[in-house]
Amino acid sequence: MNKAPDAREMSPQEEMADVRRTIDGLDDEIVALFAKRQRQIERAARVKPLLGVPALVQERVDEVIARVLGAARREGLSMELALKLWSAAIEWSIQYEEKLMGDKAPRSRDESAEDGG
Ligand SMILES: C=C(O[C@@H]1C=C(C(=O)O)C=C[C@H]1O)C(=O)O
Repeated sequence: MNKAPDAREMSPQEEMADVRRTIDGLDDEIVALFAKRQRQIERAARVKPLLGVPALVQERVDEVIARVLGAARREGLSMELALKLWSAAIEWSIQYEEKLMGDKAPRSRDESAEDGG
């Protein structure tokens, strides 16, 4: 592809500044998306007590991780990074749900099994 007539190569300094500007813009978008995700965790914390569903639903955690790893592979994102990021986000989200639900939090199936049901 031909470059625009006034286009010129960036100096390494200009290119590094451009890299950092681009990262800052992407980080703002990622923060906005994670904030939207957090709003959905807050919805889950409101509805789960009505359904008797605990904060931790392991089958759903496994499904989310599998979906994200598939998306990471398709998009060229390191699967190692995706696994670290989503494992941390999901672990935090479960603790946050538990905190928001407080006394209304249904106990997980594992905990109920420990005292015989
Ligand atoms: C949002 C939920 O609660 C937890 C948080 C999840 C997440 O952050 O994606 C996934 C599974 C849950 O244990 C859910 O059960 O769907």
